[in-house]
Amino acid sequence: MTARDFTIFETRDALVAAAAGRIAAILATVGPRGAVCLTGGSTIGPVHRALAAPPLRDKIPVDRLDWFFGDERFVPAGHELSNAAQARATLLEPLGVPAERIHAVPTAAATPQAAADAYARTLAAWYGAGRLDPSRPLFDLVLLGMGADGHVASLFPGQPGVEETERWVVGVDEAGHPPHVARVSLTLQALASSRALLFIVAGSDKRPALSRVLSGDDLPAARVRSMGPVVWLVDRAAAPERPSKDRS
Ligand SMILES: O=C(O)[C@H](O)[C@@H](O)[C@H](O)[C@H](O)COP(=O)(O)O
Repeated sequence: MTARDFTIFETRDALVAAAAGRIAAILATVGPRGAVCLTGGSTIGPVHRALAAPPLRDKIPVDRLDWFFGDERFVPAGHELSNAAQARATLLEPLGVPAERIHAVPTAAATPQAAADAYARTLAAWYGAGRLDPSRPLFDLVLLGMGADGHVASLFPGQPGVEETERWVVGVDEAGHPPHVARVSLTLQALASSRALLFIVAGSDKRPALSRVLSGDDLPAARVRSMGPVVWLVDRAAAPERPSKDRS
């Protein structure tokens, strides 16, 4: 099983600073053609802003990175709920990322599954193959949050997307967690095709799910794998009172 690396920060601000520093350090090591998989949600916004500001912005090799999304709300581009709109505003535009290096989920498609199929084609075209090679990760870095129900990306407990083993991207007609809009989500196998993977989790509402993950309960967040360690960066509010023995 993928090793788990778990660090608790006393405050959310400390978590944000540490996460941004860790991300910049990982991205500074990418080769000539790197790929980042961004997350949505509210926790990541301050991390984006820290990355887009000095001194970290200068460590990010904008000319060697393409940017993708682990999931997206099925809303028009630019919509206030759009993960891509958030990332453009808080990170990608301030960094000066060229438009052609930003690969947003095509939510203008007729259905979430049509958007998912198109996005899978985008990923495969960038990767240069339609099957993931365990020795060659799709992403240099995957960033994930975790919902209070233990979901990751838009893979919600009990929904078929969690069990998907063939597709790289799935449409999600009913989000199992607010905002209750349809979604498009990468699957666990696509997220696992990563050289590095960071969870960034903050807030007391996440403590029950995080306790369950660490106790071995089968939540989507517990199924996340990577070719490197699965790194959890959490604040004290989200951390279990006495972290259960990590069964990694
Ligand atoms: O589209 C989304 O909402 C995210 O990708 C989702 O997986 C998010 O990371 C978690 O729900 C945590 O969200 P918060 O950071 O807002 O708690």
